[in-house]
Formats: sequence, structure tokens, C-alpha cells
Amino acid sequence: MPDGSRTAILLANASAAYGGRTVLSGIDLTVQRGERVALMGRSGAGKSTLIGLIQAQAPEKVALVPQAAALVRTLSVFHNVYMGRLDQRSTLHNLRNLVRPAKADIAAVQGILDRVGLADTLWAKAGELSGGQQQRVSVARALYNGRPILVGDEPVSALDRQQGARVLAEMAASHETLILALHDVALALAQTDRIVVLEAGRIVLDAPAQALDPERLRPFYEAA
Ligand SMILES: Nc1ncnc2c1ncn2[C@@H]1O[C@H](COP(=O)(O)OP(=O)(O)OP(=O)(O)O)[C@@H](O)[C@H]1O
Repeated sequence: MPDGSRTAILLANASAAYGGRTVLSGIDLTVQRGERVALMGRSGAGKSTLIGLIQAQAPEKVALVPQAAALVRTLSVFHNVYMGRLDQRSTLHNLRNLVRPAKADIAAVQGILDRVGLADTLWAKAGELSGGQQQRVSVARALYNGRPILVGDEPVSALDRQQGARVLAEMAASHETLILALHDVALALAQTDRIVVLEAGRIVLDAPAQALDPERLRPFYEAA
């Protein structure tokens, strides 16, 4: 992909299999820089697998919010968020920060935590937070990482709709492109501009959010 291209992600006839069983096939997906895309579909449709393919295509450009928060439970929230930029700092700086965090880094991490409603948790152990708080620490780590494409696998699933909308807005403010697996239809329609629906490993709908409503998406969630 040439630098300066408007294309953020390009998958052409992509497929994926586990142990010889194909779970994604014929995937054609081009995401332009600046788009906010919701990946939707029933459990098992292939959203997480597709997210893996998307991340593998441009790992240096992707800040990932994985489905399970993947935090180091015994470390502080500060350290878990700081990990988002480990590869952007020297080993010496990182080691020093483990023991005695630099003021500028503390301020930067605190600023991100304020934005996701976690202002008072900086030195709490990540493992002692609620599930919704841990999910926001995972989002904060991606925001701090700052790469242009934020890819999230159900990044607000543990939050109520209002909190979820607020956190999605913070993602949109920090990252040029969003690609998010979401199960909340109302949230997806309100907070993204394109809906891609997967069914049994294939894309069965790819349309602007503005052209859709919950009724149109219902068949993809009703019991098969
Ligand atoms: N590590 C794995 N090994 C074997 N099969 C897997 C593995 N991960 C996923 N699968 C299978 O691949 C298919 C797609 O799974 P995937 O997790 O991508 O779906 P999903 O849409 O993200 O589901 P959910 O919404 O429940 O997370 C499913 O049939 C699942 O059982």
C-alpha cells in the first residue's frame, strides 16, 4: 500500500482457518482512513478472527483493544496504560519507569484516564478493578499508544450505553480510523459510519450506518 494512500486496511478474498476448518472466506474489505466501522454479527460469525486478520495486515499502525482486557493484574493502572508505548521508548526509560515513573509520563497517563472516567485509579492494581474499569484501562492503553487505526474487539461490552458512547467518542477523537466489533446495535448505528455484518464467516452486509436501522439488522441477530 503506497504511503499517503487513503486506504487504511485492504483485505482481498481473505480467508482464515483453525486446524483445517475454514471460518472466514471470500472477505473483501477496504477501509479508508478516517472511517469508523462497526463489525457485527452473531457469536461465532467470525468477528474476532477478522480482527486478527486486520491487525496482522498493519500491526505497526494498529492500537488494539483485545476482547479480554489482557492486563497485568498485579501491576498498577499507570503501568498497564504505560505499556501502550513501551516500544516507543528506550529500554532504560522503561526500566526506570517501572520503579520510579517520570512525572511527564504520570501526567500523560492521568490525562488519558480522566478521559475514560478513571480519574482516581492511577495507582490501583489493575486486578482489583471491576470488569468495566479493567475494560477502560485496556482502552486507555490503546489511546495512549496513539497509533492511527484503533481496532477493538467488543471494547465497550462491559459498559452501559452512555459510558460506551463516551468511550467510543474518545477513541474517535484520538485515532484517525476505528474498526470495532460491537454487539449493541443502537450504539453501532449512532457512533460509527459504516456497518459490516458477518454471518458464518462471510460478509453479508456492508452499508453506511445512515442507511440502516435496528429493524434492518434484526435478521442477523435472530436465532438461526
Ligand atoms: N482458537 C480457535 N481454535 C479453533 N476454532 C476457533 C478458535 N477461535 C475461534 N474459533 C472458531 O472460529 C469461528 C469464529 O470465531 P470468532 O471468535 O472469530 O467469532 P466471533 O464472531 O468473534 O464470536 P464472539 O462474538 O462470540 O466473540 C467460531 O466457529 C469459533 O468456534
